Amino acid sequence: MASFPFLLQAQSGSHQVQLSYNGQHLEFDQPEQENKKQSGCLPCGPSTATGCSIRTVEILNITFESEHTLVVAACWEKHGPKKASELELFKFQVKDIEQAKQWQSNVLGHVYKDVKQGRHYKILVNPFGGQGHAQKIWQNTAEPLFKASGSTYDLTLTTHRYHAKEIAKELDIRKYDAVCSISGDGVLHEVINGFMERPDAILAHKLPLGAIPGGSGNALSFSLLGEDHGNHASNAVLAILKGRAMPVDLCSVTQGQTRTFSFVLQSFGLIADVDLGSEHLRWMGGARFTMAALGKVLAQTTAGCELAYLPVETDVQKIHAQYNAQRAQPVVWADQTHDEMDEDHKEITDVYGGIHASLKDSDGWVIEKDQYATVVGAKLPWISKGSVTHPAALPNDGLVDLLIFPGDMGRAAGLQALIASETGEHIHNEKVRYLKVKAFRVTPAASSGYISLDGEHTPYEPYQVEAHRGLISVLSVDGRYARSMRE
Ligand SMILES: Nc1ncnc2c1ncn2[C@@H]1O[C@H](COP(=O)(O)OP(=O)(O)OP(=O)(O)O)[C@@H](O)[C@H]1O
Repeated sequence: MASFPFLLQAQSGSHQVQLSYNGQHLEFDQPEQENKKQSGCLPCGPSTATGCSIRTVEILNITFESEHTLVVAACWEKHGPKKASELELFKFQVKDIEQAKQWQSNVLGHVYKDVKQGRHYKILVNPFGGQGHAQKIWQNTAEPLFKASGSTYDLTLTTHRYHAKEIAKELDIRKYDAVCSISGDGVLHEVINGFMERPDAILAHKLPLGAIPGGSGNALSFSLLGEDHGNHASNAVLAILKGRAMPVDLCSVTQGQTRTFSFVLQSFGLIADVDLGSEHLRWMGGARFTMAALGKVLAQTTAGCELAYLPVETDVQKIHAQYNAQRAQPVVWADQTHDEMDEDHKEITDVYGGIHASLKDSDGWVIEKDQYATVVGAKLPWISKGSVTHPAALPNDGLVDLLIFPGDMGRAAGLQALIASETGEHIHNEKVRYLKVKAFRVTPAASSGYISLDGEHTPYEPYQVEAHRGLISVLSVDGRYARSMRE
């Protein structure tokens, strides 16, 4: 077994270079001339060369273009850590082919030690998501990365509402390693609910999901990649190509005679109005949510309901401390949890019985009736760019984060909270309530208004939400959501 660093002597143009892989980075000098074309490397010498340092996670593939031409494909932070990563193909001439092949095998063996190389993906592109750029994102950014990594895929452009759900219901799950969407969260919501309608639902949910931002909100993508990268398709594709399956909770939502599964949010009041009542502002992209929310806060819109919840923690300081403690724990991957889970989950049963069950005192329900600006349960910290509404949300704590803005909040506190939600600090506003709950139920007082499940319209009728631990998985490099609360 070779030991680090793995070294290879090669030529780049007319210059002799050394490729050195130390287990964390691949480092090499780029001659000045090459640099003019490939401008991301950092100067390391007085005049002739600059040093490139590519992280392991950024290395997609190493191939031979011809017998003596080695190509390193990387999706890397060429323009700095806050900018979108970019695909680059570094080409080198090698003399000793056997040595180069050995080096290639050593490096790729390490780069892909935890992740299968050359996965096969089902990809769903919603041409009408967000501002309608999904197809361009596929052609210009995503497809070249999938190809460069040696992955294969089946692509479907969704042609109508529920198309993704129909596909998920019929998908030959054994053929694929993951299902990915270029869209907003609506397409993945459909995939999840399509899987749920299969007789082999538990098995289908073992297929990890991947999110490439192409919608308006892109909550999952922001939650995985954070504020700086949530809109960067290349970073999202990198997480799909190099990520592992992270277990993620799913909420069962019962309403009337239906049961729907939600992975983003369940909103009532202001946030539902903003989500569903701002379609006419779609041309604004993600800014449509901010504009609509501002209008609602200034108008002091409220909605009445009976709210019942099963509290686990109601003290924001403790929630904050638990968030930090959880982040200090080692990451757990789905291949470690899904088998355990199978024992408990032959069927997905709602422990608290759903919307038609009586609220048992012995379960510890807290019940209140009031006017609220908004009541929003969520499993993701971000709902869109600049909206970290549920900053303490964790992928697999088995709990729903419940955000409550009271009806008598007032314009000033409402505006403060809205501004602070850009960074998640609103939960420390004294008028805002933020709870960790096992389940909650909303019974609207009025007969009409908006309720949104993962951004999808749902009837204005009572609904109950309950979290199910680690039922699905999402491809992630870090195994956690981006940091959404300060340390
Ligand atoms: N070809 C299509 N024509 C019309 N609707 C479609 C089509 N393909 C998908 N849809 C529907 O579009 C809805 C919204 O999709 P998606 O979530 O991708 O975008 P978005 O709403 O802009 O983004 P976000 O959910 O992030 O706000 C989904 O409910 C989906 O069923």
